[in-house]
Amino acid sequence: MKPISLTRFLIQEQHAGHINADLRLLIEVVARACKTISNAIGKGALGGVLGEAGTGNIQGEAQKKLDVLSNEILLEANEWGGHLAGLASEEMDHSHPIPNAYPKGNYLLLFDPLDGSSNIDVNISVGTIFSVLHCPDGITEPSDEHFLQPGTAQVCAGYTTYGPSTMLVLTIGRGTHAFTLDREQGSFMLTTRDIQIPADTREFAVNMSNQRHWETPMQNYIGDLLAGKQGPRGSDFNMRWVASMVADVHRIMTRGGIFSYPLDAKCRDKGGKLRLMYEANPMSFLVEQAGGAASTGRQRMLDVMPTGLHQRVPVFIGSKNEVETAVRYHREFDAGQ
Ligand SMILES: O=P(O)(O)OC[C@H]1O[C@](O)(COP(=O)(O)O)[C@@H](O)[C@@H]1O
Ligand SMILES: [Mg+2]
Ligand SMILES: [Mg+2]
Repeated sequence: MKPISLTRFLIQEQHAGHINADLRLLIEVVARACKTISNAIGKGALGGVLGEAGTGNIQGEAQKKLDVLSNEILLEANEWGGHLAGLASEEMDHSHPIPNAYPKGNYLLLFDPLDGSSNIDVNISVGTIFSVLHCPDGITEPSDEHFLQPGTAQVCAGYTTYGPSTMLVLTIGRGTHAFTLDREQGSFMLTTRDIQIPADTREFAVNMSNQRHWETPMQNYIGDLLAGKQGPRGSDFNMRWVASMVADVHRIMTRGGIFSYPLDAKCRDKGGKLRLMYEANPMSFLVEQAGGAASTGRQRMLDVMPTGLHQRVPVFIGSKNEVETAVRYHREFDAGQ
């Protein structure tokens, strides 16, 4: 049977009363912007989009040309969309209220416009991550504080992975669904409804070069995975690390696994490496909706009460039983066992 388009999927969800017209159109605008980003990435060196932008972002990170371009594409598309009260981006110091001259809506959009920037110049998968919240009642000019809602408040989240094919993975809180971009038609087509992440796994993703900086429970957890069949886990584990969270999480969506970016001595002062509002929360919503789990190691990710727009957190995400195992190592260590 021919797969249905994202547009048709969203209209069906609206007719079923699961989303309103505003959210449907907002998702369409984001998907359209992702197609534009996909085209720019696809041109590679021919499009003049590779390399450094020569600027830095609020995180103190050097921006790539594609970081800046993707941010501009998402900003421009959504400013005019008429469904938002404001937006916030990993690449911008502060949130951006929709100007009064433009049509406005009641949603807040947050995004990591280009995730996995270090992979752009080597032609490895990168992505876009986004999250949608309600604008608090009575607020017409939202500022940073209005975005500080826990992950449980998200009404929609998604990512696009720009790989051998471009895919959009989406949740509106009723399962997680994958759409593949039909490049000839220019439409995202539903290719997997209701993704189910296997609860158990024998595959982990972590940047092992940070091992010596990790705290003890993480050392113990990974040590036991590496010990394989002879160790306490009684199984050999495989390792993968793309260094694009989107690509690593997409692999987990497809065949299970655990992804972690734990606290380490280098990022401890910042609270972690990955961003709560642009990376951890939307990915956690998507993974939970696919039957997986997500934690900081000490708390369910979606329950974290944010204190800053660019807040960072430790991340353990993926197959439910494996995330619970990693959390148990932290709990037992904290309890002195
Ligand atoms: O370079 P490291 O330490 O392996 O970190 C890789 C991680 O950093 C990130 O690239 C951060 O994302 P950005 O490219 O949006 O800054 C994640 O996608 C990835 O998992
Ligand atoms: Mg990122
Ligand atoms: Mg980024």
